[in-house]
Amino acid sequence: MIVYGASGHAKVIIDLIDSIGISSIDYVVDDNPDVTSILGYKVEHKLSGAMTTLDYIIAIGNNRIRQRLAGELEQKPCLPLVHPTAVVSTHSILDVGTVVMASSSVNPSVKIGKHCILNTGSLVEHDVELEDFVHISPGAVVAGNVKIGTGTHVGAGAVIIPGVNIGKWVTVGAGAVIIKDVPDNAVVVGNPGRIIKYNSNKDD
Ligand SMILES: CC(=O)SCCNC(=O)CCNC(=O)[C@H](O)C(C)(C)COP(=O)(O)OP(=O)(O)OC[C@H]1O[C@@H](n2cnc3c(N)ncnc32)[C@H](O)[C@@H]1OP(=O)(O)O
Repeated sequence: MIVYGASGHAKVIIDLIDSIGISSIDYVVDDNPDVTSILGYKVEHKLSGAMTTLDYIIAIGNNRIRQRLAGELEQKPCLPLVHPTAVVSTHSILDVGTVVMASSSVNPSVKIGKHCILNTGSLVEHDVELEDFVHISPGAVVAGNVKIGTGTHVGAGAVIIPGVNIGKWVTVGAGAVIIKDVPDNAVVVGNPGRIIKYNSNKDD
């Protein structure tokens, strides 16, 4: 497997893969020439022919960059990666390239798209639907029947109450409590959540 990215988020993904114990990291690739190693793995800066047959995980936390890279790569994304301490219902579906970090839970009848991140200690309740490239940050709680659109980032410790629809490319601030629907691109903070601005469609 190729791990794309050698940042802090990549450390957590490499640790997850090592925890599964399948020792399947062949290469770590990052375009920053200053980064030469990560958690004992050498970092490559260019793709070679041998790499093009391997499946990959994108270990980059930024949702837009993850989406762009997934569109560019011709190899196959890996199957979902689930930390051994995470609990994922056998009645839920995770799509390719998605990672479920340590101590997270996914309850039944959940549908999670491609290249999502369910970060450490997050909780995704029954009947939730997450589209592609969503990031649920550490400790966030997504209650039952919530829907979250493509590319949305739910900040650390945020809570989304049951049945709420959250649009695409939304940012939910750390610690926010979301009690009603949120439109596309909104940035919402506080308890109860209020819109403070709208995201542009840049990488950062
Ligand atoms: C493993 C990991 O680390 S995963 C990473 C997890 N990351 C996160 O959880 C980060 C989530 N990000 C945030 O909460 C950010 O503060 C954002 C995205 C909501 C806003 O960031 P910015 O766009 O830089 O906004 P900025 O800092 O200028 O704040 C704008 C206003 O919102 C307020 N605000 C910002 N964040 C929050 C928040 N989480 N809760 C309440 N108010 C907030 C600020 O106090 C400020 O208010 P003011 O205008 O009255 O002074």
